Amino acid sequence: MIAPSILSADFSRLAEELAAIEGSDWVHVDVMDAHFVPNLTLGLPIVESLLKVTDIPMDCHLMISDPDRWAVGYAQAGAHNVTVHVEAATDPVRIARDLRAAGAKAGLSIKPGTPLEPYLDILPEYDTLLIMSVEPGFGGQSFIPEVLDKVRTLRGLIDTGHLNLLVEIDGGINADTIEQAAEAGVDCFVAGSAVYGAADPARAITALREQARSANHRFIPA
Ligand SMILES: O=C(CO)[C@@H](O)[C@H](O)COP(=O)(O)O
Repeated sequence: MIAPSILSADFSRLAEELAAIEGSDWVHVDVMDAHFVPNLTLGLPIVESLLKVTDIPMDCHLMISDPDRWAVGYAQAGAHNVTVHVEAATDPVRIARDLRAAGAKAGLSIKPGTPLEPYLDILPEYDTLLIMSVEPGFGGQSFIPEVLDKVRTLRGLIDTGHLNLLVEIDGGINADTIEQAAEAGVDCFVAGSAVYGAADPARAITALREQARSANHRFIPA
């Protein structure tokens, strides 16, 4: 699955930018608060407007402080998957249950330097685990390959039936990096500049999807 990140889109024409990725598996919406991360993007009112102009399942990545307060609103608005950061959440189990009760998939994200092991016990509460492969905050950064160890750990737990969730990766995913991420066991690839920086975003999505598919036969189609 490919999830283009609208962080790399033209914010003055977001409806058209969504139309340009029609056929994408998900659209990744980066919500940043200039507090949890040093950048400011958009919030719930804009997400509500975007949900009216696209049928692409929306993957809202909340890079915000106090997700315990704000996350469920994105689920109630109709987001398909709502992801909170484990570093910001006070009660991640409660958040996951609230998200699922509101009809969304529950996503948890971890920054590159955050270990996975302390959170393995709560992962059954979640549908997706978003491994950050750059420091959250900005598009166009270089991929951090060391995070693939976390992907391999997760893939091992999933393949042996100990966990059941979708492994997503975000940051620096492009034609040069997607195959190593796919080989490690990623299911869903967030790509910002590799899609919106391309002359033809739809073709870029197709090309990335094919690369991931050929690198990993377990790759899950939409
Ligand atoms: O969440 C983030 C950054 O914090 C990402 O979604 C980036 O926006 C991905 O952009 P590229 O690294 O693919 O350009």
